[in-house]
Amino acid sequence: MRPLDQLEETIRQRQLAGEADKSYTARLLAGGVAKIGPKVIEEAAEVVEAAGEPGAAGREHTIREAADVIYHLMVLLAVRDVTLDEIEAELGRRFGMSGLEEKASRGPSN
Ligand SMILES: N=c1c2ncn([C@@H]3O[C@H](COP(=O)(O)OP(=O)(O)OP(=O)(O)O)[C@@H](O)[C@H]3O)c2ncn1[C@@H]1O[C@H](COP(=O)(O)O)[C@@H](O)[C@H]1O
Repeated sequence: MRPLDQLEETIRQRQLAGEADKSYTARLLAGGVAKIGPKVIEEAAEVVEAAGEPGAAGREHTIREAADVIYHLMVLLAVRDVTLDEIEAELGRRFGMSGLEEKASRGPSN
């Protein structure tokens, strides 16, 4: 199983088991979008900062911060019952369409 799939499965288990006293994931889940949303924003800012750091140390820091972003984003997605398969399907749908075409095809509010 890919680590991303394994992580999705772990998050799903935490959703079922609760146990916010023992699990950071369960604690986040219990707080819903209001709790996880700011963490995603915080971690996103940290990966951008890390990506600006020079050299191999900055690169390694970027990897760690990116993992934090992905973990917190996956917890956020779990709250809305959105799966990795659905994200992959959405990304797959975009193949063959340039980013600029996609932008032009959007409505005014997206
Ligand atoms: N991948 C992760 C993961 N990445 C980051 N984190 C946690 O995310 C937190 C982010 O760091 P911060 O310094 O911003 O957090 P903090 O200040 O402690 O947290 P806040 O009080 O600000 O919310 C840290 O506590 C990290 O341990 C993670 N916690 C869990 N996982 C995965 O989820 C699994 C289940 O974890 P539990 O649910 O805790 O058992 C783990 O085995 C991992 O595979």
